[in-house]
Amino acid sequence: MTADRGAQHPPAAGEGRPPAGAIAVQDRYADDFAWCYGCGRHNPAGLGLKTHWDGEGTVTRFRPRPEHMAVPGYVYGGLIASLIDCHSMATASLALYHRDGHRLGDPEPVPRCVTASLQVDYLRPTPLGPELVVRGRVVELGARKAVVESELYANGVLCARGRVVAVPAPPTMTGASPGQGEG
Ligand SMILES: CCCCCCCCCCCCCC(=O)SCCNC(=O)CCNC(=O)[C@H](O)C(C)(C)COP(=O)(O)OP(=O)(O)OC[C@H]1O[C@@H](n2cnc3c(N)ncnc32)[C@H](O)[C@@H]1OP(=O)(O)O
Repeated sequence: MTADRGAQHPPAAGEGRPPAGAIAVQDRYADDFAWCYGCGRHNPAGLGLKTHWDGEGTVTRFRPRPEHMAVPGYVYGGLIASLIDCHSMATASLALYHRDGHRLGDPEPVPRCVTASLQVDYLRPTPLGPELVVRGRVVELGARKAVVESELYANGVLCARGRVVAVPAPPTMTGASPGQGEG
């Protein structure tokens, strides 16, 4: 990991924010699959993560709040894992959607993936304060899984990297309402 020390995110087209009203992957998940704590649009207590396609790849932006602290000044690693997880699931879902010939904005819902494996390398402490930017790419897209590598930046500095295995959510996982499964 020595080669990563001080790594800066390369300037790239699409570095700017999505235009107002741009559709996020999470806006197009089916209702039954839109409750995730990290990125479910129906979960008012969640993080509300939104992942966009910027022409080159996927990007998710999130500014941690003070309660997301590990120690004063730095972000809690579990939050970083959540950002990488939901961003990577959205990246895998969008890759499947694109493979099926769709583009965001089409009426068909974006397929949902479930996390089979989440591996995170914390390369350096992540400062609490700046907006975090996660970028991802699909490195393997098979019949039964997608493997996504995501990188998390603060102030343009690479702080964490994830490798995530995403599996299309089996149909049997649909239909649970909030509260079901408790107790
Ligand atoms: C709580 C869960 C609710 C989910 C609700 C759904 C909505 C989504 C919400 C999302 C919210 C956001 C996200 C969350 O928070 S999701 C919450 C956290 N995730 C879970 O709870 C998932 C629990 N696990 C499972 O249900 C099953 O194990 C799954 C469905 C993941 C796979 O089942 P199964 O094993 O029967 O599938 P398969 O045999 O057809 O394998 C398919 C391919 O995957 C490969 N593979 C499998 N496992 C691993 C692994 N550990 N490492 C590496 N690779 C693995 C496997 O080799 C094969 O590849 P290939 O050999 O073809 O190349």
